Amino acid sequence: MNARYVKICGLQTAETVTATVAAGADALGFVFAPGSPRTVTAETVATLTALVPSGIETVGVFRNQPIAEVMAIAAAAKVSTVQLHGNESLTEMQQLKDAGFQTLRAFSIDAYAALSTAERKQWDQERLLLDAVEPGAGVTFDASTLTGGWPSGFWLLAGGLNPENVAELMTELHPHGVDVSSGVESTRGIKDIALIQDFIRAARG
Ligand SMILES: O=C(O)c1ccccc1NCC(=O)[C@H](O)[C@H](O)COP(=O)(O)O
Repeated sequence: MNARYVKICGLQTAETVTATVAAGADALGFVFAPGSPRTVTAETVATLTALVPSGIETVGVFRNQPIAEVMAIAAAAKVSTVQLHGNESLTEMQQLKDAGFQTLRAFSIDAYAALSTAERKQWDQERLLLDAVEPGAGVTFDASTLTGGWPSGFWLLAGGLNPENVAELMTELHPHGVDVSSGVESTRGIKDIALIQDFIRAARG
């Protein structure tokens, strides 16, 4: 199975941004959530998003930050898309869309599994990302914990992916696309261009 959408997350430098675009990614992620080894400032990201051709999504990644702060950072960084990783509501997703951003909503597999049928129906209207419990930790999740099935709309698989396991997991789980951070790093927080290229090749089949 070929990924229709590949996002490389946690980029921090012009060199890795340029190489990721050249390798054929659909989306590039920049972490604004505090406390990550990948956290970057809006000023830095504004210089990086300027290197990305239109048509490729630039994604600001946030977790439980006030929505006004999210919007201010995303606007200053000039990202096209906001990805939310915390307890943010559907109302906040709509506020972001009204402000002109595309959106991605990340759920840990446990949090998604705990949604009621009615909640799932609502969230499945959004573009979703299903992840391990701790984002950006390079840990795969146990797919068998998801009773009730996979999202019915667009969703990305994340959590512990790497060039070796991405093709097999896509064939098993049938996401629309994939997202990776740790699996394309030489050491925690430091991206490796050869691994990014290998990952995109493997995900595209
Ligand atoms: O990457 C981080 O450090 C991070 C911190 C806080 C919230 C989200 C974060 N990353 C979000 C991503 O989209 C990651 O790519 C995703 O969790 C997969 O990470 P990994 O398992 O390392 O491939």
